[in-house]
Amino acid sequence: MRSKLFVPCSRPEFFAKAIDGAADALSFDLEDSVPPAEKPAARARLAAFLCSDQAMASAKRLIVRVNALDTPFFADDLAALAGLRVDLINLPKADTPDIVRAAAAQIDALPLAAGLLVTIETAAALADAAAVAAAHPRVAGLQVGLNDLFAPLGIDRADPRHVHAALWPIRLAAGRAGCFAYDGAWPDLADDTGFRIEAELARSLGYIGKSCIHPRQIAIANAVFDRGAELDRARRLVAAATAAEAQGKGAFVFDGAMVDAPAINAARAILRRAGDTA
Ligand SMILES: CC(C)(COP(=O)(O)OP(=O)(O)OC[C@H]1O[C@@H](n2cnc3c(N)ncnc32)[C@H](O)[C@@H]1OP(=O)(O)O)[C@@H](O)C(=O)NCCC(=O)NCCSC(=O)C[C@H](O)C(=O)O
Ligand SMILES: [Mg+2]
Repeated sequence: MRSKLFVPCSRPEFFAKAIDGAADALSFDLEDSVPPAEKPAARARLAAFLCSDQAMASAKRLIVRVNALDTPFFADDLAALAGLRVDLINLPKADTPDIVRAAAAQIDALPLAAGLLVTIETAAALADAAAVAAAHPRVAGLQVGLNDLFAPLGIDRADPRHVHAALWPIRLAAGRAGCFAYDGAWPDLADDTGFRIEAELARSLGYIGKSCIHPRQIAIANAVFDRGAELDRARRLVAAATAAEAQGKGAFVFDGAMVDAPAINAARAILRRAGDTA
């Protein structure tokens, strides 16, 4: 899931283009990009699209961002998804573990196999990110939401130190809970360089992909989060570790650097995540 394109459900003309495009995942949005009066029609359009042959046959991960639990829209959003193919439900404004558990309980009551992608986008959620990540087995990932997080606090997103300060605890919280961390959206459509800088920072922290709000951002995310070289290195390292072990060595030199158990375990974890048993 190197890239994930947000698709407002009030813009049905985007749907076909999005499903035919290059994003690894689509995040159909019922939240902030859909005005309140449009929500019922947006839900109905989304439900119809998710039943279509195009959506059912798609190899993309299909995600739906619902409205927050404390809004009058949440229950209707979930009800519209019952029985449909949804891989992840993106839960915004999930400030506490109790909110995650309450949302998960409502999903449990429906025929809906989706996991939860929880957006950390308030000071409260950031402060409690580890507990939020561990709140329920449905939580598959944490996503950062820097627009909502920074705006009310007057934090300048142009300063990468501030972005790093937010991404770091979310990555640790996700890692501790055994789920993935996912980067948020970059709003300046004309600034590909800004998008890339944030994506590279997230990648270097172990995030698995970045949210896109426009098709032009997808190729950058796919390139930054491409795992080809990392997988290749992990395969070579595990093979070298097996050979070293046969010689009774736990530490050895690989590509000019000493490696031992932590690096070998990390390489094995990369292969496991990729479904690679080599
Ligand atoms: C940002 C947009 C409103 C721009 O829309 P528009 O001006 O209509 O785009 P273009 O004319 O440049 O479109 C060019 C072609 O690309 C297609 N297109 C554009 N956007 C999308 C899309 N999102 N999905 C699929 N296809 C798209 C157009 O149809 C054109 O195609 P063609 O005619 O064939 O050339 C718009 O891009 C948009 O609405 N983006 C998503 C907005 C959104 O979902 N926002 C919510 C997520 S942001 C977030 O989550 C922040 C977070 O919560 C936080 O707190 O940080
Ligand atoms: Mg937000």
